[in-house]
Amino acid sequence: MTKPSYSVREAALHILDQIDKNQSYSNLLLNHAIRQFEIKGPDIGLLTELTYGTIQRKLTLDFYLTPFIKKKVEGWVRNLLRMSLYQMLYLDRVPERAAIHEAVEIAKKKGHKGISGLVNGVLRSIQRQGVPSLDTINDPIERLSIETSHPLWLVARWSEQFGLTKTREMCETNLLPPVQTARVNRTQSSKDEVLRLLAEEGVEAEESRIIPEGIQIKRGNIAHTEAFRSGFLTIQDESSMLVAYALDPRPGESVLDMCAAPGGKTTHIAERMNNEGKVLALDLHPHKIKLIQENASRLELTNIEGHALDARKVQERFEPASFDRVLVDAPCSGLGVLRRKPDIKYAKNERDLESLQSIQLSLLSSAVEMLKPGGTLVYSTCTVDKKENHQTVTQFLVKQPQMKLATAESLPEAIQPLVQEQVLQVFPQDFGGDGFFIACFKKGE
Ligand SMILES: C[S@@+](CC[C@H](N)C(=O)[O-])C[C@H]1O[C@@H](n2cnc3c(N)ncnc32)[C@H](O)[C@@H]1O
Repeated sequence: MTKPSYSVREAALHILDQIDKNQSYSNLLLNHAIRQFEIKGPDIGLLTELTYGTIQRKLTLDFYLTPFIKKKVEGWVRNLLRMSLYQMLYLDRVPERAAIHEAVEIAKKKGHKGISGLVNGVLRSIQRQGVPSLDTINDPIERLSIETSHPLWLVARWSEQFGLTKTREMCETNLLPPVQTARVNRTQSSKDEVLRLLAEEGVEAEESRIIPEGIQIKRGNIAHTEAFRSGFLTIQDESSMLVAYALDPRPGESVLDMCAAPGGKTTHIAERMNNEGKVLALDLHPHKIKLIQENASRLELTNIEGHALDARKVQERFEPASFDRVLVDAPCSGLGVLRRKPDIKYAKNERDLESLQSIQLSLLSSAVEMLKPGGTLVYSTCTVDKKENHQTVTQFLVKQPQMKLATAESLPEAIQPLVQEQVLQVFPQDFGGDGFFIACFKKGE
């Protein structure tokens, strides 16, 4: 059977529809579509831009489309209009007439004549008349929501928690492409050596300004390099790298990582222990433990032991009070990673944020049981929300009087000014890393 041939725009439309129908993550769908439709070379960049750009700007695009759509338009036709308007407004390299022509061709292929006529009519009217002005929106929260395409409830919530200025900076930063960073495995190589090897393979990279073993990728894809295959590198965001610094594990210690898959932080911890001692890595499902094991094996780390287990029951399987350090990198709403996974902002609601806190608190309770007296506990999330972060910490301290907040003095110097009231809330606009939260505690002797 011959495969149906799909253009880049059709593939992008397919992904946008899948996100709407299945609530699947954009990054996973994108990788799958690249393989399924055999997208190659520069077309991968265009597919990524079309998909992420359209999702990132969905609310703004809908605002612009509204006056031009007379009847209800949903499903693939709306996605096609959004994607085409995105190209007309934000992609300089795509001429407007090309974007409109492609849209009409797709509409003809997928629908009937009426639909292609509607798509043609809407896009040509916008080309003639221009989009409506955002100045007609008087309320500042609503304006920010439409202008930066973040749901109204989220902009209102962030403004209440952090103020309108910080919220605006965060929303604007969320529209930028993510910074690509990686971590050098210092048990196998050095930063200079890795930078040299990457340059030989045509990847432009430079030292991180924040993390001693971090590098920033300026051009190229490290996932296909020999340096990556040889286990000298792990792709990881700089904010996420801060967690192993806060935990500060030492060679020979016993460390528990309760929510470990796919193992970005587990392997960082193991590397910082110089592959000596033990890191017990837990996660819910066996297939996720396999990911940790694959990463450990690529990095040649032998001090990691993975188990599929609900970490809230860890004390039933492993010896309580036996770990020097415990990490709870908790399941969270993920609102700090909207540059990488823009679909999250539309998929979450306020109720989700409330229910996450109870899981986070249960995980923290088990963590305390597993910690030796005098041991260190780190709680981290990749979200920006006071309920899941600051308030979880406050509630935890009330329930666990033997735990005391500690200032993570082991955090890199450049980060210290961001620590406030002994916790670290990183905003995406701070230094280009993901939004992240880190709190460090000591258990009483
Ligand atoms: C934020 S992710 C962890 C990312 C990981 N620490 C890393 O750096 O690669 C949270 C993880 O918690 C896991 N998880 C959720 N509930 C859990 C539970 N009750 N016990 C163990 N793991 C859990 C999820 O499967 C998910 O992999």
